[in-house]
Amino acid sequence: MDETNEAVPLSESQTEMTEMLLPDSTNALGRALGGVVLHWMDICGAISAMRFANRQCVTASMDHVDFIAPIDVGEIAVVKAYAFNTGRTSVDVKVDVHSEDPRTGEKQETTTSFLTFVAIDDDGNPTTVPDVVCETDAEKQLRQEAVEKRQKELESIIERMREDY
Ligand SMILES: CC(=O)SCCNC(=O)CCNC(=O)[C@H](O)C(C)(C)COP(=O)(O)OP(=O)(O)OC[C@H]1O[C@@H](n2cnc3c(N)ncnc32)[C@H](O)[C@@H]1OP(=O)(O)O
Repeated sequence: MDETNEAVPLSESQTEMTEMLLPDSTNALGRALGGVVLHWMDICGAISAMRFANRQCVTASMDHVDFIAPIDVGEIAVVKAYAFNTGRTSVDVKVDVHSEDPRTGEKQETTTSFLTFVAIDDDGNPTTVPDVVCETDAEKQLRQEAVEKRQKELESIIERMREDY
């Protein structure tokens, strides 16, 4: 890819994965292991970044993660990701997870985080990525939501650290 960044719609990056929580992915309480949820988030985020950049992408970082509600064995986990911001070679992706009770259809937000992926060329070096363009009001809203939520979360971590130290 050359140095002139093209623009790719946010929608190109939108990715959804559906999983069933099975006993081998749970703790002694029959709830999803945190590491399993992080794995799903990493995979879904990476697919989103790669669809967006049309390149292999590697995970460079994951922001703070709060597990706000459990996922119980037998429940469905839905993982959704989209790219909302880019640097020269990096793509910021918002990843949300919610659980779904297959008997009632009831949904519960369980986890959100922000991951940064770096696009890699055929020689294994970071390579340029397109800019994100929002073509619809819905895409603009998704981008705005991600930027504001990430900022709020970072501020809340700083606040917690101030209280603790
Ligand atoms: C999908 C997977 O699970 S992949 C497996 C897990 N991930 C990995 O193995 C990745 C291991 N890490 C690496 O290979 C390297 O550290 C890389 C490719 C992420 C970065 O390599 P560097 O030599 O630091 O690259 P460089 O300094 O040129 O920076 C490239 C970009 O990475 C970004 N970057 C580097 N480190 C980080 C980090 N810790 N967090 C966020 N972004 C980062 C830089 O800001 C820069 O972004 P920009 O071009 O948009 O400004």
